[in-house]
Amino acid sequence: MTTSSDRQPLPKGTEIRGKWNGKLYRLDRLLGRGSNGQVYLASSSTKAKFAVKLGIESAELQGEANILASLDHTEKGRSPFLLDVDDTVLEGKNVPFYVMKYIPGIPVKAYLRERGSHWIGVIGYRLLERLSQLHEAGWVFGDIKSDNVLVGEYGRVELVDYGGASSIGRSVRQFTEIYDRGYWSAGSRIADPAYDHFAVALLWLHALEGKRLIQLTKTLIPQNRHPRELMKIVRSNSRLLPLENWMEKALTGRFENTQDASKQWREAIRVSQKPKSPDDRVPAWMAGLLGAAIVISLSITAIWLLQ
Ligand SMILES: Nc1ncnc2c1ncn2[C@@H]1O[C@H](COP(=O)(O)OP(=O)(O)OP(=O)(O)O)[C@@H](O)[C@H]1O
Repeated sequence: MTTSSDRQPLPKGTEIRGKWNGKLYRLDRLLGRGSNGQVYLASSSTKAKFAVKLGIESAELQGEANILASLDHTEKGRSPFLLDVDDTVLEGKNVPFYVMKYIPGIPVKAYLRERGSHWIGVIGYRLLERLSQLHEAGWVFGDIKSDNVLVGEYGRVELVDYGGASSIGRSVRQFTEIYDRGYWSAGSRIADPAYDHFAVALLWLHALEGKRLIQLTKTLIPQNRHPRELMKIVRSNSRLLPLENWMEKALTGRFENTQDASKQWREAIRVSQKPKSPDDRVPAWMAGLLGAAIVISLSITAIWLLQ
């Protein structure tokens, strides 16, 4: 059997033309590969950028495209994600593909490593706000993991791989074992917003304590996989400790809804950033100096501009 990972990436500049819609796309580079296809950055004659997923199994790919179409339909307020669905012929073979909005950005784990873990506050809030829209439209994302949460400039967050989304109340279609609440004996695999809250908590554990998390999965026997084991890691990490309450609620499914999870996240971040002891506070004389420096620099800029 051929899987997408067996396939060599197509060379830069490969052109694919849709058999039915006739649109032409020029492949630029491989963005990533999944179990049932490869995703390329591509451009059209207008130079606009797209993400094109070329599949192996047309039924699988069609299923993903149907979900994307249905999401675009239920979430009318945002720009469409699915842009084209077609077949092409490559090396004499029929290859199904679909075209999506291109999401620039890097996986959240890499972003926090490069820019610093203090970005967790903003990124977490934006992720929960995006999930809240999705949940209100009746969908659960399901496969939340670092590769599917892309972060762009200034901590802008977008989800990719909506092909794994499930309607609320159905079985979760696609998940990654270590992010799955069923794996951690913390609930079922029936899609509800709490399923995504749990995976968001695992996202932070994976991003900030990846090694210990993986080690835990290797050493715990299945009967002992439990949120309390995850909470031990949370309590021993200085960035996660102030979010202890939030993490516990996410791991045990105790938020009323995603708006509640988002509100409580914001509050936990706000409290964690408050100076705790008098020693942490900026002394009045230093604040005064800083204020004076800002006034002076603003005045200098104003004078310079008016010259
Ligand atoms: N619209 C997009 N814009 C930018 N990058 C994308 C886009 N869609 C997918 N990618 C990149 O391609 C990778 C592969 O995407 P794909 O949808 O095949 O899913 P996957 O989650 O990696 O695999 P699987 O669905 O088999 O678990 C993603 O992890 C992401 O890095």
